[in-house]
Amino acid sequence: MRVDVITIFPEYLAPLGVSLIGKAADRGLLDIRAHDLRDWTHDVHRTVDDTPYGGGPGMVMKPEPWGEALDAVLADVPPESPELPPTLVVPTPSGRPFTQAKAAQLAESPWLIFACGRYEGIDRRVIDAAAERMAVEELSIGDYVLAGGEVAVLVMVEAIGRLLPGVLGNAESARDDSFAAGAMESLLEGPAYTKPAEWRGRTVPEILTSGNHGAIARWRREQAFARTAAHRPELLARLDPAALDKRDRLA
Ligand SMILES: Oc1ccccc1-c1ccno1
Repeated sequence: MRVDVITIFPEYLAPLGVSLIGKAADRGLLDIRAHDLRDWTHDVHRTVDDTPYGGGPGMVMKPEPWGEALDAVLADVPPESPELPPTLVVPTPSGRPFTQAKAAQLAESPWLIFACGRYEGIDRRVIDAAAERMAVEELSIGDYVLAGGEVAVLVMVEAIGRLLPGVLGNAESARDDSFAAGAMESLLEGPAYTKPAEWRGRTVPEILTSGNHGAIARWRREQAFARTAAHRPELLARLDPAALDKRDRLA
């Protein structure tokens, strides 16, 4: 997967060169390129924003640099995606929710371009013009406001990248993640334990050392239901009865 990120703070994306995603990039599973929006400005101050039409607080990102930046990125077509245009992902507090299902959907795309807005956002005409030549996804990572889209890109690239074939080892299968499609969809993961068997007088639930894998799986599902009921009860209403295995129906 090719990932282009356009931002006024390319250094903000340095964490993408570390750990899981960094190793995936080193192995050629991801080709991540950060672009400085200011490279497409032409004034001495490298201006990327201006006051909003209609008045109001803050500044809006000017369309000209964005248009030229997207033109340049689109002109550098990756060989693995010669026919298919990229998907433009625009992190924004006013977007649709970025969910595990959306991460899985975007993980199918060979080429993603992320547009990191700052200030009061990007001039709307940039998004409207882009939508005439590629798919556009305006996505929010949560109900709060950030200073810019870079943090949201770090979240999205990690959530998407870990789903790519070969990125997670078998031991880290994404299948059992919270929100993963299938049996865990809409359920939170339950508690996890490791050695030592006793720590500061606290022991590990006996079921986990019983060797009874069927009973362990049932216990973990019960724990997932309990945790979901406690922390995110609204998710239980979304549970697809078909995703429940017969044991759950008896639980
Ligand atoms: O608050 C933001 C500012 C800029 C770009 C994105 C965001 C955001 C907030 C939540 N999800 O995305």
